[in-house]
Amino acid sequence: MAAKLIDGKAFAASVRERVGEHVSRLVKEHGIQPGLAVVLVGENPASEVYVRSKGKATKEAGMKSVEHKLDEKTSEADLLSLIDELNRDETIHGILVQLPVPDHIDAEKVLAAIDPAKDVDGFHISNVGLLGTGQKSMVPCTPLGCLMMLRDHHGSLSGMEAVVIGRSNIVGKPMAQLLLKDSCTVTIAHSRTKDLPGVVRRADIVVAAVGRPNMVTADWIKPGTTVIDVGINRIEKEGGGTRLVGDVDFDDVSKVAGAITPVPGGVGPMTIACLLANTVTACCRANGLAEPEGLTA
Ligand SMILES: Nc1nc(=O)c2c([nH]1)NC[C@@H]1CN(c3ccc(C(=O)N[C@@H](CCC(=O)O)C(=O)O)cc3)C=[N+]21
Repeated sequence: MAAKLIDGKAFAASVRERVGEHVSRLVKEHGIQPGLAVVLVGENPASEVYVRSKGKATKEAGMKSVEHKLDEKTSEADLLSLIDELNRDETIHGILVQLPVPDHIDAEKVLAAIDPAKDVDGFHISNVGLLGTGQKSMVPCTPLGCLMMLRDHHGSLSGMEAVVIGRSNIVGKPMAQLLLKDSCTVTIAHSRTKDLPGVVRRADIVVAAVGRPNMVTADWIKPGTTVIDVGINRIEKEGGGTRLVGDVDFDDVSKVAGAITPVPGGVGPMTIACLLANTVTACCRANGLAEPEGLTA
């Protein structure tokens, strides 16, 4: 393997440690404990795994962790009134409503109901607008985690050619905004992009966020490129069982890339670490205190 492995799991551990240090300072010096509320509607095994590991990490960092598990049939009105309650709860600094929500609930309405200052997912339209205009905002956790790894690996990203594959509101678009803010030349590619391999071959940085297992292969990658794999796809293993793979064919691409994140152990753990970081950031802003350094965009 030629590429350097970017160890998201180890990096996430260091981020969580820095978050923990900031939390203990907030508790000791100001008597404030950051609090995160996670709301899960309905049963989705994958979501439950994520919610559990998030709750564990939150407590390990010394924060208050609250979980609201609502029945699949919960009405939109009931969910909105819970959000209203959390918005007004001074012990809660971050609110995350696990997506997707059941079909009878309008996700956009739910996201719009969250106090933007507590929107640790960065999905509220106000935060989207602030990020898009280069202002201080809450930044979505997955793109923030990717940015931290890229900055750590490269130092400055200025002038680099970045191709983001995928145009979702939760990863592709905010990722592009962050790369642009760090002065990359940014292309957002997607399923209708003409000559996708050709476009990706121009990149110094590739962020793959499409949800198609092993789609990106070595012939798409310019030698030395940094490849960030956001995909988390569960596929059938030969001989039974399942395993997680990314959107990038890791074994193939690592032969030519300069650096690459694995799946699992790459972007996923960074997403959780950034959720904690965002909660501390939100808590500091709510209390007019200095924000933790290096944990925001
Ligand atoms: N409002 C909202 N915000 C989210 O951030 C959000 C969401 N909804 N809905 C679901 C997705 C999914 N997600 C993951 C985070 C970490 C891992 C993670 O840590 N994965 C491990 C592997 C876990 C395993 O083995 O299953 C890894 O990549 O190494 C996975 C998935 C956040 N999401």
